[in-house]
Parts: sequence; structure tokens; C-alpha cells
Amino acid sequence: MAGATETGEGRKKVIIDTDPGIDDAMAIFVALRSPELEVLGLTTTFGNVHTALATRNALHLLEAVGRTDIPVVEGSHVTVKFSIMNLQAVSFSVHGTQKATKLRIASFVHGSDGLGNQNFPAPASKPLDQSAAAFLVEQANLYPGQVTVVALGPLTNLALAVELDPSFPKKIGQIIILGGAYSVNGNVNPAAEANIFGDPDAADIVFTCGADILAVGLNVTHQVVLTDADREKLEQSDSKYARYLSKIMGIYFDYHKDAYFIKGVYLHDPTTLIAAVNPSLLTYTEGVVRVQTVGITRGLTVFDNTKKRYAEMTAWSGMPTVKVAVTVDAPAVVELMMQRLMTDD
Ligand SMILES: O=c1[nH]cnc2c1ncn2[C@@H]1O[C@H](CO)[C@@H](O)[C@H]1O
Repeated sequence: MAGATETGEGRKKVIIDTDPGIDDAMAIFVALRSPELEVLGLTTTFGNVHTALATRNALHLLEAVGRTDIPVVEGSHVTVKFSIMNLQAVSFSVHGTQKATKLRIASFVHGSDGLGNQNFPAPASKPLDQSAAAFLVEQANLYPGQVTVVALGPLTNLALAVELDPSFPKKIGQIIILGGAYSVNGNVNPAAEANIFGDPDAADIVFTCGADILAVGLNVTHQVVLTDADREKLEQSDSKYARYLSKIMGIYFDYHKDAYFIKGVYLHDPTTLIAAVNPSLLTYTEGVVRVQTVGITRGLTVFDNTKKRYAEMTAWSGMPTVKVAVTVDAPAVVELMMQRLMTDD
């Protein structure tokens, strides 16, 4: 008889919204190797790569480790503003398509294929014939209060899910977001972190939608570094996960050496995923987050962490609060990730 773990009973149901991406690949593999989680599906978005390539990479990653039982659902190709315009009026669609070419894609971090320029063969499997937003709403309805979304890219699909079903925020269990920079600089520019910068309007919709949200920002993920010594250990492991990641990681290490002058890489996506596996490895504080959508600080996340009553109404007044991660047990996160990746099923 299958045990509770194999049947999914007692495991946290997760959907990973992802733009793979080298650190996305690490996070997805950690999820597949974590008995605490049941992965309901991968939804795709733009960010590290365009959405079509994100879908291809998600399918490829699941094929590479023999997990084609997990569905992949393609997400929006454009930011929420243009996605909604395209839905509402055909006359906007030309304009929307023009704007869509302006998406910011971080191929300089992950390679032009998103996976370390390895020229992997095209996957044989296909995504579901459904939109990511519809899949998110469907799964939230199927398992009310029980689904955790781990959002590793811009928040477009989640914003579209909120637009599609206003009761989505109350039906989804938790949304754990890799996004924002709380009281620290961004990584796209001094103001903005990449995922929020990718679609600031979507981020503001999601942060204020009233769902149970935990935001993991650069103030936390920049504390979690995979060192050269850890990389060597991964390279020496013969687990299929470690072997695959060893092939693709080089370009991510090179980028960190060039951009940050560090010998190692930041574990943004794995840290966020591990917040679902073992929430006790992070602490958080609660308040309202709003996102700047215009100007030189476009993509800035402003967290009202004061307990002050402002004299006037502000854009933060009366808005739903979210949890913002403030500390992380970085050695424990790295150790957990290594342990999961260096063993086979
Ligand atoms: O310097 C950068 N510019 C753009 N994207 C980056 C950079 N560093 C990491 N990421 C990617 O964006 C997310 C974290 O913000 C991560 O998914 C990471 O892979």
C-alpha cells in the first residue's frame, strides 16, 4: 500500500509559477525532492526568459528528471496591463504587442536559453490547453485554502487570476513571492528587484489583493549564497539532479563574479521554495506593501513597517497586510537544498 507521502496525503500542495532560469531549475528540483510538498503543476511566465521559452524549459526540466506526470501550464506572454487590454478590446492588441517587445528579459544572467546555453533538445511533452491564470483559479477552487503558490517570476499570472476570480485571494492558501527589496537596493537598478520590475502593476494588484502572502525579498535572498565549495560538492555528486545542475550553473556563477564581485551565487528561488518546505527557517514582519508603477523608481516595493497613524490618508491606509521576510537561517537553507539535490529518488 502506498504511504501517505506517496499519495500526497498530508503534503503541502504547491504550484510553482516560474521563468526557468538556473535558480528556478534548482528550486523546482528541490520541490520534486521534498516529501513535504506535492507539486500540482508548474505555471510559466516571462522574466529570465520569454514565456514560450519558460514553457519549453519547464517541460524539459520535468523530462530531464522523469517527472512528466506534473502538468505545465503556459502563462501570459505580456504584462498584466497589456494582457487585460488585449482581452477587452481588439483595437488595443497592436499597441499591446508593440509594448510586449519591451519586456525585460534577463538572458545575461541565465544564458539566452535560460539554462546555461546548453542547447538541450526540444521537449516531447506539451503544456496543458489552459491558461496559467485559469489553472490557478481552478486549483484554488478544487482545494480551497490548501494550495500554496510559490511565485518565482513577475506576478502577471497571479494578477490575472485575481482579475479572473475576485474570490481567488480568499480561496488560495498562501502565496510565497520571490519579489521586492525591503530597505535594501534592487538588482535591476538601485530601486527595483527584477521580478517586481518585470510587471509592477501586477505586483501592486497581488500585494493588495488580500491573500495570505509571504514576500521574500533581496534583503533575505542576498544572505543565502551557494559558494564555490558547495558547487564542487554538487559536481562530485552523482544524483541526477546535481549532475544536471552542474552542467548549467557555470554562467550563473560567472554573472555573479562580474556583477557582484562574489565567488558564489545568490539562491533567490531555492530560498523562496524552501520557505514552503520549512517555514521556520525564516522570520517575518507584517505590514502593507505598495509598488511604484511609474518613473525612475518603477518597481520599488514600499513596505509600511511603522505602527504610526499618519495624519492624512495614504495609499497604504486600510490596505490588506502581507508578511515580509526579515531574517533567514542561511546555512540551514543551503544545507537543506544540498541534501535534497545530492540524493536520488
Ligand atoms: O542582476 C539581476 N538582474 C536581473 N535578474 C536577476 C539578477 N540577479 C538575479 N536575477 C534573477 O531575478 C530573480 C531575483 O531578482 C531571480 O530569479 C534571479 O534569477
